[in-house]
Amino acid sequence: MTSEQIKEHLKQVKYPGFSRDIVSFGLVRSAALVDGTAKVSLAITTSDPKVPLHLKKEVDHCLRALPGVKDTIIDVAVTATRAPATPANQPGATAAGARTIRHAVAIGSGKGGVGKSTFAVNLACALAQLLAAQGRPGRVGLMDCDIYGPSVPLMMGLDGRPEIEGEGADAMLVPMERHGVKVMSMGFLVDDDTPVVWRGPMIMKTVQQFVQNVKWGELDVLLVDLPPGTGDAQLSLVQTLPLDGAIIVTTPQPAATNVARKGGLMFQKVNVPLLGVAENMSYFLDPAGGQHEVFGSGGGIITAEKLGTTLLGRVPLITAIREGGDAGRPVVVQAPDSAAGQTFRTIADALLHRLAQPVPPRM
Ligand SMILES: Nc1ncnc2c1ncn2[C@@H]1O[C@H](COP(=O)(O)OP(=O)(O)OP(=O)(O)O)[C@@H](O)[C@H]1O
Repeated sequence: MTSEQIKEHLKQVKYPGFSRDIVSFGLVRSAALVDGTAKVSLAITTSDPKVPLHLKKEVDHCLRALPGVKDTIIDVAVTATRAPATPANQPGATAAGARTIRHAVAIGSGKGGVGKSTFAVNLACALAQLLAAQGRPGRVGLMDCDIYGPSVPLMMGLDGRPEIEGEGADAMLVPMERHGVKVMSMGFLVDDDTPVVWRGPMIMKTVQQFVQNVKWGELDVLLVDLPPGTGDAQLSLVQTLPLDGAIIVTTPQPAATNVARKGGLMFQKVNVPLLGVAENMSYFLDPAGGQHEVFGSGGGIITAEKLGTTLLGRVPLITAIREGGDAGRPVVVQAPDSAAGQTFRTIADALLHRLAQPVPPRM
């Protein structure tokens, strides 16, 4: 029996809590059958001690069902998701492997169109403003991993291609800088006209390379704008990145809470702590006066409660936010003292406080 045949058989073993199998996740390093003994080695990234034990048991069970297998040797190499120092091949690592990004925070949503990128862009600018005021300019990064529709370059008013430093395996992408934020986006690397027909494993490989080869320098916060949804691509990405926390963006319709909750559960399953929920398009701020809850109300707080986290803030639905995004000048830059600008600054402030607190222990 060949290695490929054994791997094909191991596709029956799902990663705990997910519908996807360990082979397509790329966790099976080697597989062989020697004199009736099936030898398999796995490499996984988790800080949950139950996961390697569970996988070992499942793989053993699966292998013993194969004809000719009398015994098994299963080796599981575990890398903790939250190592004290970031490995050298992770974002923000120096050549010596020391971590230069203090906090990497994902911005996710259960589905598209909730304003996740708008939120990420404004939050990044607001964080940059607050940190600059504390004497820490240039310490915020924004990484746009939305391969399906990267909108961060437009929203940040950035065009062109990032410079590359070094050559071959040492080549590093230099982030572009605008509004005090260092930005890297898949949008810088794919042509507008190129149809983005990516399959799961390709996304994983591309984004991994993309993430590992960015010269961020020293950052206090790196925000990672994820592709919308909770599918395999998002899950792979979340497992690949050394995240310190995640924020879920949702809209106020109570009906949106189920899908937003799925987004939150995805992070919890891979032991990324939730830092809070942000509700976008919460109410229409009528220029003639008054507020109208056009999309209903309660979605943000319900989602936060269901996920056991806090509501970081409610962002109004206003033309200035859309216009700021289209013009490459986010509302928090264009009109920092407007209601929307202040909301983003309050959320940024809350996030900085949250990040300064000790991280709750992982499951
Ligand atoms: N609070 C708001 N007020 C007015 N317009 C908004 C607001 N939030 C987002 N928008 C607008 O809604 C549109 C969608 O926003 P955005 O691209 O940020 O969504 P998204 O969730 O990132 O989408 P996807 O995940 O599908 O890429 C944009 O035109 C944006 O300007």
